[in-house]
Amino acid sequence: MWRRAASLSPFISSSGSLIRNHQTAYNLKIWESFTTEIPTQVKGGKGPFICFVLGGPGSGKGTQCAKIVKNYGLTHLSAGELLRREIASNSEYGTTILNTIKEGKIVPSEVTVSLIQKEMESSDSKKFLIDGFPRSEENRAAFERIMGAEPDIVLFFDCPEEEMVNRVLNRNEGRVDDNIDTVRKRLQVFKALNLPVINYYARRGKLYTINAVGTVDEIFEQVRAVFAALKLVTE
Ligand SMILES: Nc1ncnc2c1ncn2[C@@H]1O[C@H](COP(=O)(O)OP(=O)(O)OP(=O)(O)O)[C@@H](O)[C@H]1O
Ligand SMILES: Nc1ccn([C@H]2C[C@H](O)[C@@H](COP(=O)(O)O)O2)c(=O)n1
Ligand SMILES: [Mg+2]
Repeated sequence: MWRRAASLSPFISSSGSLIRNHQTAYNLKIWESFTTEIPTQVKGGKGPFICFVLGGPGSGKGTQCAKIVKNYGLTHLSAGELLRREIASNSEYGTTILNTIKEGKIVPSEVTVSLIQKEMESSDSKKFLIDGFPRSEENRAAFERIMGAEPDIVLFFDCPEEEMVNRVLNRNEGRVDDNIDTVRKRLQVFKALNLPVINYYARRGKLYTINAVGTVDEIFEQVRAVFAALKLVTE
């Protein structure tokens, strides 16, 4: 069973210094509210530890999640990956999902949450890293309603748009949405629908903003600081 042994300050900034608020790449004030409490879990603290991983397209969520898994053993669930798997399996929703992804839009929340739910419920893991979710307020509300749970913490990979576009266009993984037209649409959707969710978690004192510019290892050092402060330990 997993427990958190120490409280975590949400004041870890992109530079590693302790600050109360700062300017992000989006010229958006992200307020990191003060708390000395460990974020509490719903269901009387009996549910799994949940970390949501947010950031624009190409900000490095998947890359950093792989390192978190390696170092801290969380179970990685990528919402985008689950949706791509659904397309590949020719499920009843496959065509709708494919068209939505090509348009850079967001798949209906019930579909995405049910895929996440299936993975979580069939896993023995007690600590999940949910990557690319929630992408909208609708996603967030659906997760809370269907799963009856909230994240313990939320990581936000804060990256300038130009850098995100360069990374996506150089990704070379054959994704249908890795082209300039779709990336532009995804960025618009990110700003309109995902930034409000990020700010919501900032107001709740759950957000940890990571400066996503730098080498993969430099960025991971900031992530490490968050997990080190959490001191997740196995009983
Ligand atoms: N710090 C970095 N510097 C340069 N390139 C990087 C860095 N981190 C990741 N990349 C590369 O950028 C591309 C996008 O990274 P990644 O797939 O992790 O982003 P993502 O946030 O998961 O994107 P998406 O939301 O589109 O799935 C990949 O090709 C990855 O290898
Ligand atoms: N919560 C989500 C997550 C992803 N999608 C769709 C739309 C995204 O552009 C695409 C790829 O996701 P990524 O791999 O970049 O995380 O999948 C969604 O609709 N809802
Ligand atoms: Mg990804």
